[in-house]
Amino acid sequence: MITINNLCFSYNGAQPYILEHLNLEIEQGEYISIIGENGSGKSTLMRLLLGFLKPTIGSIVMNKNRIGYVPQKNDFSNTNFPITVFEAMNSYRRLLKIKEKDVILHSLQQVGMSEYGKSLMGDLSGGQTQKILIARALMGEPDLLILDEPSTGVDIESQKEIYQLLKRLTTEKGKTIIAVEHNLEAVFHNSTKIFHLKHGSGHLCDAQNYIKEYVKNKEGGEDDVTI
Ligand SMILES: Nc1ncnc2c1ncn2[C@@H]1O[C@H](COP(=O)(O)OP(=O)(O)OP(=O)(O)O)[C@@H](O)[C@H]1O
Repeated sequence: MITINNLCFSYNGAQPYILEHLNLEIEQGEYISIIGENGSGKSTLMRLLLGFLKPTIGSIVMNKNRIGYVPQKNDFSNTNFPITVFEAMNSYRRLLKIKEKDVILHSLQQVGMSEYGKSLMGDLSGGQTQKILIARALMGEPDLLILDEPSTGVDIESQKEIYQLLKRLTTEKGKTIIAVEHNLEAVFHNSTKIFHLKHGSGHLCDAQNYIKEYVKNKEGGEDDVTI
């Protein structure tokens, strides 16, 4: 579904590159977590996948191009600018040029938030806001969902619900998920594959193998896979 070939990137053409000679193949229906230390280039890779940035060298080829983006919670819920869930969803529907208003209810149902259309965004909890952001991204029926740290500012119970929802979207709807993550537990429990960025480089690992390596290194006192 996505092929990254020899991708190198720096913001102003300066050397060394932030991302160096990355190669990866992502199949439809996979759940990929991108992990790495602060400043390792996770957000940069995400911006490249979203098409906001262009590779300095190499290419990113997608054979399906409907992408839903779930940003970190932002001033979307700013209480100084009161807006209901329905209004927020409706303005995004217009942006996506979707004619049918039914898509709003359908997307809210998918995230279990159909009762909240009239609620003010500013009154929602962190977890509820995150679900609305996911519902908003689902309106365009994306093949690929890209999420930026979906558990940030979300309580533990809602985190569980959100990750269950994301997993269901891959197993039941065949969507591909790529999430930039700091939440190691979520990474281990939900991903099919893990991409660990380190010194501008990395490769896609099967999640189970990665966990075994992680435990082995921890037991050996190595700090090699901390994120
Ligand atoms: N717009 C920009 N212009 C120039 N350099 C940038 C820009 N954005 C990020 N960088 C630099 O690129 C490098 C990678 O940053 P990036 O934000 O992609 O890392 P990250 O892994 O997402 O970090 P974090 O976990 O802290 O969010 C850092 O050295 C950062 O300072």
